[in-house]
Amino acid sequence: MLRVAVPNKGALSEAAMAMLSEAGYLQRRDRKELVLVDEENGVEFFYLRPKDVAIYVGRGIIDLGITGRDLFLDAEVGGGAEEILGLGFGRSTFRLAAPKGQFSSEQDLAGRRVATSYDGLLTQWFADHGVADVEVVHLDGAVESAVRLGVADAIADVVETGNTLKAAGMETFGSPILQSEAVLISGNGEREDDDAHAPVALQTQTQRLIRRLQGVLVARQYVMMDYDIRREHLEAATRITPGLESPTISPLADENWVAVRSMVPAKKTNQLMDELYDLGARAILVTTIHACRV
Ligand SMILES: Nc1ncnc2c1ncn2[C@@H]1O[C@H](COP(=O)(O)OP(=O)(O)OP(=O)(O)O)[C@@H](O)[C@H]1O
Ligand SMILES: O=P(O)(O)OC[C@H]1O[C@H](OP(=O)(O)OP(=O)(O)O)[C@H](O)[C@@H]1O
Ligand SMILES: [Mg+2]
Repeated sequence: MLRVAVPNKGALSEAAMAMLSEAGYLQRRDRKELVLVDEENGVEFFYLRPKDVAIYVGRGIIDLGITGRDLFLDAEVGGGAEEILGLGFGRSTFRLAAPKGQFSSEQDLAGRRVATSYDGLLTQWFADHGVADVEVVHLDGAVESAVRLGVADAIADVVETGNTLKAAGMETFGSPILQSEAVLISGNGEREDDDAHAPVALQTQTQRLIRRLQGVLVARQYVMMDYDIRREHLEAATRITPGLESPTISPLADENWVAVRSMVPAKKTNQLMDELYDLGARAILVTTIHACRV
């Protein structure tokens, strides 16, 4: 069976389970469950600490995992583990911050102490950016208190709304370190246990899971747009709504008109409807996509 690691708590857990459910997989009902076997789909889900997901996948014990890009890079697992799909939730930026007015560039941190929960990621970033002699102080959480309490001169942490930093009287500075989101990661495809007797079956299950998650992403990001347009404006209209591959064009009883059906980015719905209307399109209808396979 394909083994998949899912965050058991924290910022990514609920959304990861919701996405897998939407993709047709069984998910645990009880927060205490550690493993859930989805017999029908041939997948075994393991609920693990978000930080540990990359370790299991990197060591070839679990085939696929959902974690944060920042957590994955921080774990520095190697072993051929890689990010294979961005999942569009759990977005955040990893940034340097300090009390207002203290620093303006990462170069100001040479010889200073910087507290973070992501020491692997940060140490590598300072090395890549040529900032020398930084002492990276590891803390498990509540990193925003580190400067006030005197254990560090600056911090590097996850910023989403920025409210936590603001409440601590701090501001971000320097270059953003990383744009993060939840990602699907995979190992090198060679699981190291007796159960991995059918690599072909595992590959098929892996491809199926990826396609299903891609389907959820598309269903969330796109809507279906239908409209009627006079033939002479069809070319201009399909430039506005080119669709994923190509729009569907159907004849209407009035042969001067055609019906067009096309997927469009959900965020652009109203802007596109305005443009189509101005071009002469009528009966413009928008429907959500429940599920899809692209
Ligand atoms: N507002 C947020 N706070 C924390 N993490 C977030 C936020 N938004 C997105 N994330 C992402 O969630 C992941 C961190 O998850 P999680 O909350 O489980 O870690 P943690 O804060 O170290 O755990 P915990 O607080 O339970 O000890 C990272 O990938 C991070 O980028
Ligand atoms: O920009 P914001 O929207 O304020 O979110 C970012 C904050 O949320 C997370 O903390 P969390 O609540 O997980 O506590 P922790 O620091 O103890 O992990 C993160 O570590 C930041 O502190
Ligand atoms: Mg946290």
